[in-house]
Amino acid sequence: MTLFEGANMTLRYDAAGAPAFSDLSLSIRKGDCWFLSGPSGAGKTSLLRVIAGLETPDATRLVRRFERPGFAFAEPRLLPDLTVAQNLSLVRSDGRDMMPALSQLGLQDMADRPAATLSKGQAQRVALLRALSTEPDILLLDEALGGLDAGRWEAARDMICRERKRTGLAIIEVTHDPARRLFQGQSLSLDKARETR
Ligand SMILES: Nc1ncnc2c1ncn2[C@@H]1O[C@H](COP(=O)(O)OP(=O)(O)OP(=O)(O)O)[C@@H](O)[C@H]1O
Repeated sequence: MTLFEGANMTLRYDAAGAPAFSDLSLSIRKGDCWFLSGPSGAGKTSLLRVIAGLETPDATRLVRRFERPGFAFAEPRLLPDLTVAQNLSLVRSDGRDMMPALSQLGLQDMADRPAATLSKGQAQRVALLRALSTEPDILLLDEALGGLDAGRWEAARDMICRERKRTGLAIIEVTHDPARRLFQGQSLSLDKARETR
């Protein structure tokens, strides 16, 4: 099942300026794992924003067939005055106990802490839980796990793997460290806009 299809996409933030990216084509199916690479400024974040529906490019074809994108960024963007539990409650609609998931990511003692008091790596783990809490069809990770040490990164990867097996969500990942790719899936290089498997 195709979740997203964009053909010959070109995105301009400013009609007179250079495009953020041009003539890109990408098709994302349920369960896919895509790795987006390219130098700084090549348009990786912009492409994630297009996939999520936050930007609209010029394109010969543009189809989105999903309901819930989950987005996590390098900058966790939690609500600083709310506790970890409150940040998660804002997006969780199922009422499930959040402690098992917090424990899996080593956050069992953080539930009542204001988000402003967390380290970057702790906040990134909470932001990942928040993104997964919406039961997304597509998970968009923009340098989202860069602050984690090896053990925490593996725990985060295991959780994402389990969710993918459970729900079939597609994962689109941007990271500057190819050694920390979550999955060996498809890749799209934005400097040459070359698709490889
Ligand atoms: N909101 C915006 N308004 C105008 N130009 C923008 C905006 N966001 C990004 N750009 C421009 O679009 C181009 C692509 O930016 P983008 O952030 O998508 O690149 P990136 O590959 O994710 O970079 P990095 O690896 O440094 O995060 C850049 O030239 C950037 O300056």
